[in-house]
Amino acid sequence: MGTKYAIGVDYGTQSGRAVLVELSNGREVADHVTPYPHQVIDEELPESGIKLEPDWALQHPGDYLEVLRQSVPAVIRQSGVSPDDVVGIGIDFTACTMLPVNSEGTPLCLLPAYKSNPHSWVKLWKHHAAQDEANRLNAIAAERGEKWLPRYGGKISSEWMIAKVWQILNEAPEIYEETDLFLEATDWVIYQMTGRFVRNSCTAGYKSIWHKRDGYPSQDYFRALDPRLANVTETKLRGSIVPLGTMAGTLTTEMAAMMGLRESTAVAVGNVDAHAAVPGVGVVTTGKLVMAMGTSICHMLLGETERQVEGMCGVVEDGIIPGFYGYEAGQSAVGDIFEWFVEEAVPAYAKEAAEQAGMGIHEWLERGAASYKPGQTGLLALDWWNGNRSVLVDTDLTGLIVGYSLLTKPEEVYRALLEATAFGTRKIIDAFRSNGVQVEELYACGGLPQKNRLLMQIYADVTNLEIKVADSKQTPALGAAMFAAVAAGSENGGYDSIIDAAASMARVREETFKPNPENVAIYESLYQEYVKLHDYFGRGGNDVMKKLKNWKEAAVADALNTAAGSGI
Ligand SMILES: Nc1ncnc2c1ncn2[C@@H]1O[C@H](COP(=O)(O)OP(=O)(O)O)[C@@H](O)[C@H]1O
Ligand SMILES: O=C(CO)[C@H](O)[C@H](O)COP(=O)(O)O
Repeated sequence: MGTKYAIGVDYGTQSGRAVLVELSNGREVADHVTPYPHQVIDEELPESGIKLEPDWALQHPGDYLEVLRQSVPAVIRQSGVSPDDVVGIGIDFTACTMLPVNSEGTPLCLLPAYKSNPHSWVKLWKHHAAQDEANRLNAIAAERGEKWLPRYGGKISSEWMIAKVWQILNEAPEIYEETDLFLEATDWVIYQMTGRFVRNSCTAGYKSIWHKRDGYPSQDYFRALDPRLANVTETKLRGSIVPLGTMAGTLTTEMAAMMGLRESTAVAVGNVDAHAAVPGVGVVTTGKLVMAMGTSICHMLLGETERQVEGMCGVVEDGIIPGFYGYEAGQSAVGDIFEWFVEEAVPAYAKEAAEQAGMGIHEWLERGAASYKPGQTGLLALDWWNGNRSVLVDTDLTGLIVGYSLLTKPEEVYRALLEATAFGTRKIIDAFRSNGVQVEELYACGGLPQKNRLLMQIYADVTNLEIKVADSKQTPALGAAMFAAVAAGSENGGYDSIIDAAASMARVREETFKPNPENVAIYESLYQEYVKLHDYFGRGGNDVMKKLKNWKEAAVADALNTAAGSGI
């Protein structure tokens, strides 16, 4: 049959990347990154300049097609592989990244009538402005004793689909009315590629409260939220929901021409970035926690039984690998916290010193931070710069650092921030274990393990677990290519199951990060203090973070109204 290939496209928060992979061994032959031209839209809308309120995060759907237009032909060119030998293409995406479309599948934000309305745009996973809706839908679900609620750790996040849909209905009923379908961006891109609309069971299960046997929550539940939502699952969330690895279709004539591929190329149904990463690192059995570490962290784990674990994003049967219960937990900001620090809080002298040393600012701070022992900075931080996804599921929580003095140095704060994110991960591991879900090994993938060795060592020390690191720069894209190989099938040079594909295509590096017993002991004490702060500020001991946020929101809304009134 000759050598066959598949392409995986990973849609991250800031860019999309395509990887062309050899199917027999998982060799990554070529890769290419396309930064999103409109980036994350969190201050004002393109063209109209309409200002956005705090906690908004939008994207431009055209940017996703730009990734296909640029990165797919680029990997074909670089590799010299014939498109005849590319048997499949798959994608993975951030989630829940959702958008409203009309009956032709056109995003409402691309229509002149709606483009000045922020609610017509793609709401990115980290759009956190639907927290009020999330609070109400959780309270009503708890009151009614909805049996699906424990599967989501007792709380649905404002990042997920139903809270975002309800926010649109509340704040822009005209957009809700005009919407034919609310789609995950991953399903929309597949729809554009194939001309066929299908939903994937992964995003439906984790982000839209859908269950393989029970379907969506009942009409009565949605009616209890808001009578206008009673039929939402049969109308705007309708569509067939198919398992991961299913072939959604083949490429349309236009898409094949745009990407330089054959129309016959099999297209796998959409997937989620973190979920695709699990087979991407070769994990197809229980007890191995996969950390997809980048802007945020997603923690993915397979189990043989369905357990209720506090603050999980969800446990979904077959949600990651068929035959297992897939657990997902996460931290809404990790790399994003470090980025905030280097962009907003590092003094000029540190940036100059980094430049003089010929180093990036992250690398300079990492070198400085590595010269401290655990506990030596005198600082302890809570990692809630973008809220808390697990285990508290509360996007209204904010960041905190304790222990500043007049002598505190930027590299000490950097270290405290790295440590805070590791403590957040430890809290999640503890939640799994205390509910009977085993965590025996850690696997890391994503951008951070390649960028920051100190961070990885701190994670090993704080968790007291050895960490294996993916031997791929683009693990989710590799995983997406594996699902593409499954969609193509073994008769075309692909695979019959994702387990077979992972066995041949996934790799981890030989070098691992091993816990240092001396550091483990000190971090154990620091972690106990982290837990006290976590519970005090996160479980109602002191609501100061929420009060501050409310005052801020009121002041911003006031300023926006004043500006609108004066025509500024
Ligand atoms: N040397 C570094 N140490 C720690 N974080 C870094 C470093 N360089 C970049 N970052 C952070 O990595 C994040 C991007 O991660 P990456 O995995 O590449 O992207 P994505 O999350 O979009 O998939 C950014 O938030 C950035 O601040
Ligand atoms: O919640 C998710 C997956 O379920 C998001 O996709 C994720 O948190 C964003 O990923 P990244 O930090 O890699 O951009």
